[in-house]
Amino acid sequence: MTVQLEDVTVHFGRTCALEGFDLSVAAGETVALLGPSGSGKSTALKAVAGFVRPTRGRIRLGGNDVTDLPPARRGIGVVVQQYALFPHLRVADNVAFGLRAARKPRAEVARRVGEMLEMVGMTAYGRRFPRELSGGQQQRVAIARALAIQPSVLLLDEPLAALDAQLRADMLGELQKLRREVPDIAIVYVTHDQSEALALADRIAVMRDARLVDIAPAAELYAAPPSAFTASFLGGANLLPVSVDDGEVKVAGTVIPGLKPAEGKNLLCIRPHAIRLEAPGAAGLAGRVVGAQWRGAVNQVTCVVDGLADVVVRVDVPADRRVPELGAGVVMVLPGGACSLVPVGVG
Ligand SMILES: Nc1ncnc2c1ncn2[C@@H]1O[C@H](COP(=O)(O)OP(=O)(O)OP(=O)(O)O)[C@@H](O)[C@H]1O
Repeated sequence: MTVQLEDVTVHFGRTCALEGFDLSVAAGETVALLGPSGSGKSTALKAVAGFVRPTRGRIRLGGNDVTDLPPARRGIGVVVQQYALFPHLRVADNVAFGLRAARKPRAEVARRVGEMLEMVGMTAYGRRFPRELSGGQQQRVAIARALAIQPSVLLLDEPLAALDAQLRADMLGELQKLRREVPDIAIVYVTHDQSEALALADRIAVMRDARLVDIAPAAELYAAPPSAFTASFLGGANLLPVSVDDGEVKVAGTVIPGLKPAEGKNLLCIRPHAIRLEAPGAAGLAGRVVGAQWRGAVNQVTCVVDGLADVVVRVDVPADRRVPELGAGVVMVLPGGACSLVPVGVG
């Protein structure tokens, strides 16, 4: 079922939590709302669920205006960060809750609960209480409960935030599986974790200060970010000031070969993994190393560029390559094909 937010604005007293927000999620599509803390992601999701009332704008599900309907009548599955299982109910009864509330026949409830527990790999845990489960197991039950009512819309608000790295990876796998098994479901997934958004979403909506900044297919946003904010928020791109001289783009006076100038005032955007470090004398941006952090598969080396004050460039050096020493002179090679220009000040 399609989810549409049309020009939705939400105020809490004097705080504007969401401003003129437009979003349309198709049946079978997953859209991630990604943005820093306080940017309005949860508010957008709560407006769809019916937990907050828009000050302005309309919410439509499958084309029907549900702005004035209470949450229970919207037929939506919701999973929030703090699993919120009923502590006094066993796992199976938690999953059955929505079905019983809808007065489904007993046999159907039992069958559906069985199917859902199997889907999330929790069949053996039906008689346990939530307190007898790990965080990841509780979260899986929460997802089973949300899906038991066969919602055509699933809203997930930071569903993996409380889990450790291993469990998060497992749950991401479960969610990907769920998308294959329930192909028509529309999913809105709130997160501030870009790796979750990239792994799950067909499209990513980047939010900042109660507004939508950019929305596009995940791969497109990553490869060619339309704004400086999205470039740095998604994938931590480097943003460098440029000058244009005689049809050539330059950083600190050095030509970036293969990069064509664009209209307006721009910054050069390049991902840390796309920059190569060479010894002084090579063709590229001269500078020196000011820091290095080991990140497992890569060392993230930070460099300053000669002639550019206040700009630090992050370079991912694969773990099997030598990391230049702190203070060493280096040349940063920026392949033109890995560079793009993003407008200054947009987003
Ligand atoms: N019930 C509320 N009453 C008052 N202000 C609120 C309420 N809920 C949210 N806000 C404010 O609205 C703004 C947006 O909040 P929201 O929870 O939507 O952000 P978020 O992007 O989901 O953040 P986070 O990632 O931290 O959960 C924030 O400034 C927040 O303080």
